[in-house]
Formats: sequence, C-alpha cells, structure tokens
Amino acid sequence: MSAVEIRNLWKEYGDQVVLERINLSVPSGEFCALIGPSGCGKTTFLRMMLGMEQPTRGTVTLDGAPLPKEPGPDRGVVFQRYSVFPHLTVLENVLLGLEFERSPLLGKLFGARRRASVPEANAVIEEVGLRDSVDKYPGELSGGMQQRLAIAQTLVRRPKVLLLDEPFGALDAGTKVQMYELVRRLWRENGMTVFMVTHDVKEGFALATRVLAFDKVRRDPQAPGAYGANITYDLPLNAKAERRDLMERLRVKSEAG
Ligand SMILES: Nc1ncnc2c1ncn2[C@@H]1O[C@H](COP(=O)(O)OP(=O)(O)OP(=O)(O)O)[C@@H](O)[C@H]1O
Repeated sequence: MSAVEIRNLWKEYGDQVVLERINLSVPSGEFCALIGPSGCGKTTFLRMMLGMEQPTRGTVTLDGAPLPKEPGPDRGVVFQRYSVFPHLTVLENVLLGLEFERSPLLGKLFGARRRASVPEANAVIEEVGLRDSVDKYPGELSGGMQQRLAIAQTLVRRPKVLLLDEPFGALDAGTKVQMYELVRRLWRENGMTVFMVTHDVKEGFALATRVLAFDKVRRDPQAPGAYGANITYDLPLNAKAERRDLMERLRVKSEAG
C-alpha cells in the first residue's frame, strides 16, 4: 500500500507563491508523470513528498498517516545527476543504502549484519543489470550504468514511493529507452507509487499511468510571485498502460511458445 492524499497544499518562499491549492488523490501503485514549464514548482512538489521541504499550508498523507517531516526509507529518490559515491564500488554504494537505513547513527554495518546485507544488495544489483560490474567504481561505468546504480541504491530500501527528478535527462536516446524498460519493470515488480518529474512530455506519456500538468492559472504581470502553480490537467492513462502490458505479455508468450 502506498496511497497518497494531498489536501489544499501550498508552498511559498517569502512573498513568492510557488504552489497553491493542490488537491490530489493517488492510489497505491500509480505511476504519475509531472510535467509543466520551467520554474513552476515540480521539483518543489517532489521535495515536499520526500520531506526535504515542508508545505506552508495543507496536508499530505501516505496510507492515511501524515507524511513524516523528514526523508525516510518509505520514500526513495533518484535525481538527474548521479548521486553515487565515486570512491565506493557498485556493491559498496548499494550497501550504503542499507547501512543508512539500518544504522542511521553510524551509517555503517559491521560483521554479521554487513554479511547478511550483501546478498540483499547483490539481488538488487542483479535486478538493475549490473551483476558483472559489482566490484567496479562509478568512474568505470557509463552514464546509464551509473544511473542504474543510483536506482539500485534507492531500490534496496524497498521504498513504497519512488520519486524521480528528471532521472533520464542526462542520458543519450538509446540508453534512455533501456532505462524506460528497466524503470517500468521495477515499478511493476515492486508495486511502488511513482512520481516522476520530466521535461519530456513524450517520456511522461510513454511511461506513466497518469500525467499531471502543473501551471499557473492566475498571473499578475505586476507581481510575478503573487500566484502559484496548480495541477491544470490530470490525465489518466490507465487504459493505455493496461493495453500495453497485455501486449507485452502476449509478446513474451508468443516468443516463448
Ligand atoms: N529553497 C528555495 N528558496 C527560494 N525559492 C526557491 C527555493 N527552491 C525553489 N525556489 C523557487 O521555486 C520556484 C519553483 O522551482 P522548482 O525547482 O520547483 O521548479 P521546476 O518546475 O522544478 O523547474 P525546472 O523545470 O526548471 O526544474 C522557482 O521560482 C524557484 O526559484
């Protein structure tokens, strides 16, 4: 379960209203793409979901409980820029995701607890297709592989809600397509609720089950910060996604048979 309910959410920085009157119900397992013009508050929205920013007004609940006021293992994030540690191997980077969860004070696991975590980390490394690179350092990986590693680092904590901020923005077209398949598969297999910010509208429509367009409905040319953005379009794509999943299953079946 990972249903998100947002009621009358506002975010202001001083005199600048960034987001206003956001109301949204997202059932568990939905894949939402967040689109909208630059500076309209998409990343701010994501940061509030993560707990890095607090709303000025309004409430957010996750499975009926108020969203914790700080980041936690129930919510994972992947940013556009690689967030992996260059001095750690693939395995060590993924283990670090678990170490911060299980030993928040030290950020390190020792002895039996560390050994017990290694198979878990290796399983996620396998899931993202980096098994052959487990002992490599990020500098020895391609951009797409580094982004796979960032996803593994987040995924190892098995978040209920996955927050993606332009996760494919720095990748070339061919790598992007591979990453689309990976993220769709991980989303389906792990049953996460996903919020993905993207500048690429086509990408949003290709991946998501629902597209949320953010924009300002009110503007005052004399006071650009007087009004914030709202969700101006909320487009469910479930029927399309179900059709595509069915086609995928049929394709796999026909290839197998
Ligand atoms: N910590 C902050 N303090 C003050 N203003 C901020 C802060 N963070 C964001 N803003 C402002 O909030 C507005 C929305 O920024 P945000 O990064 O959320 O937009 P965005 O839609 O994600 O933009 P882009 O698509 O260009 O990444 C911007 O005007 C930005 O300057």
